[in-house]
Amino acid sequence: SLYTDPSQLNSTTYDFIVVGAGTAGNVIAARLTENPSVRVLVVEAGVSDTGFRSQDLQIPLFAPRCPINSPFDWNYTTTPQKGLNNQVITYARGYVLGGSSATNLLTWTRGSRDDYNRFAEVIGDSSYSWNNMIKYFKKSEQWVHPRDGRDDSDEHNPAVHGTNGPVLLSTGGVRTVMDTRVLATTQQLSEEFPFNLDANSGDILGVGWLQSTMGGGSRSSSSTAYLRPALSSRKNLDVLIQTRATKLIKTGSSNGVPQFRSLEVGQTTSSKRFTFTARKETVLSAGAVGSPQILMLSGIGDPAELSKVGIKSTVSNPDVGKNLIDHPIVGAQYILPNDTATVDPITLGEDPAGLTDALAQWTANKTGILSSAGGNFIGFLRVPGNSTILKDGDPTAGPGSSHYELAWQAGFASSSQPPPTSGRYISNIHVVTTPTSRGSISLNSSNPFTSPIIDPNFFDTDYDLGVMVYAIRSAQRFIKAQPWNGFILAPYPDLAPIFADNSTDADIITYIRKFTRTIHHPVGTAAASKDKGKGVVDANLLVKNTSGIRVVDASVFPFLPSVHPLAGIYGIAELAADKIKHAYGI
Ligand SMILES: Cc1cc2nc3c(=O)[nH]c(=O)nc-3n(C[C@H](O)[C@H](O)[C@H](O)COP(=O)(O)OP(=O)(O)OC[C@H]3O[C@@H](n4cnc5c(N)ncnc54)[C@H](O)[C@@H]3O)c2cc1C
Repeated sequence: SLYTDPSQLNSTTYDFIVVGAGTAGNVIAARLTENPSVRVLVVEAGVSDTGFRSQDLQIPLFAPRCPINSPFDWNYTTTPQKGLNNQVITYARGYVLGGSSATNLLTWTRGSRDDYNRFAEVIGDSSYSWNNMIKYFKKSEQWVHPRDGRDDSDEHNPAVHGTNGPVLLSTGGVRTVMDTRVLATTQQLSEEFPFNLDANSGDILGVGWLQSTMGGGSRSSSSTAYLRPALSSRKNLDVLIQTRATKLIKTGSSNGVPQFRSLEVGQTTSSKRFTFTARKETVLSAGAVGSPQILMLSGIGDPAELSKVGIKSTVSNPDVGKNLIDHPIVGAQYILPNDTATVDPITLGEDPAGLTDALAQWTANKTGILSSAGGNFIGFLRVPGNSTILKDGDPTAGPGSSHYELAWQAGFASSSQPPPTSGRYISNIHVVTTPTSRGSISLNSSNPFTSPIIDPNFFDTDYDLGVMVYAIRSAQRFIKAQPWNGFILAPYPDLAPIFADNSTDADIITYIRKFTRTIHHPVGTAAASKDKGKGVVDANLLVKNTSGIRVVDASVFPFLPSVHPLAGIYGIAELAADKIKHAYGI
């Protein structure tokens, strides 16, 4: 059942406790409760995904509403970012059933073969290799056709996709005015931008149709796909929302290491605390910010840092909260003639009647412009091998991984500029996909209701900045190609200095430092490692030098896959669920 108050639960002991009903947590909860004799409690800090404003979570085009000043988000901010002129930036994380899978921008990219083969190498376990992970990727997903009913056979390769997994997946709900131009550019500039039928085949390089977590015109989240179906049909699953895990409690020792069998939870700073006990183990799936925070609140971390906030160390591990890796993103926008069909009249608020009509259409049959995520193409690309950007070596996992991403939106899109109130636009984004900067999550206070200190440390390295400059120049080559002639009126005013043919690297760097934000892909803060003195979890994702705690979420990734991480997190959660079942013979 679903509970909103810890005092309502009939039981304080479960086989497993899962902390966080997010992307990974819901996979674990749903897979473990397939066995009716296994009792699972899920504790989620955030709110329900039904009721108040739930259309914002469901409607693909409304996705950008979810993370900004939102009841569905933790509304975190970062430390001043020295690489961004000391700006403090927002740092979105889902605070709702489904976690960030319920609030994100729906992009579905697994990563490259090389990305996963490097995981297997660093973690010391071949189950993380591409050849093994492919079965978990397929297990998590179900290809469905785009909502407008068009033939999508030239938009993906069905052979690489799952057909009956929980997460629904499709290409965009409607075609856009950009589509034929993007496709023509991949033909005319095929050397730099080759067409790739399906980047989820393990071969990510090139430009192809964007695949998104939506089916039947609505978002598919880990809640709609995994948690809700389990909750409505199983008696062995309890979900407690609006309740925060405040710390793990040491309950003894096992095989010479501290054992943590109990979890303390609470609803506000001053509210009563409750304790739940896991007969087998607690799985932390609180995400790349939440999981290291809970470990540190429990005394598992760098003893010197913990003592600064008055926490006594129980397990010394200086790597907890370190190795934060995130993707920096910067956008570019172009002005179009006012009669061009883009999503702007609806998203910029210029056409309230059009929005009312679109909502009526979506409510009636889940079709129309709202069933689209706004863009239909994405590309993963590499800088040339002889570029000076790579003078200190190539940090990618291998020649099949990307240095940068370009993607296109049929409308105004920016996470750093105030949106205009009228006009028609297209946008493209640039992302450094294999960044070498490393940041951290650390505690501000021993109070679990105080936000941790989040420092993604963007552009700490010349390489990251160099790749972003290269990505911007590459995107300009794309948009200045012949298929776009006569389509664009002008670059957006902020972009004008770098759109000019004689723009300098300094002009581009000025733009980057002013407008770069996060694309919300933090990983690595409780990284898996085969090395004894390194990382936070082992190959089975068990917290090193402890008993009774596993971490399954974005924190355990030792590197970012050189794409968006969501599909990879689902895949690794499916693998982890199998590992847990195997460990307990369930
Ligand atoms: C705005 C946004 C856009 C994004 N766009 C994309 C995209 O298009 N494609 C893509 O691949 N990736 C995208 N991402 C990233 C992707 O969604 C995340 O990497 C992924 O969902 C993280 O999964 P997770 O299981 O690690 O954490 P989450 O899904 O964030 O789940 C963690 C859960 O734990 C809960 N929690 C945290 N602390 C506690 C606590 N103390 N007690 C109880 N519960 C707690 C949280 O409320 C949350 O529900 C985006 C992320 C955001 C925020």
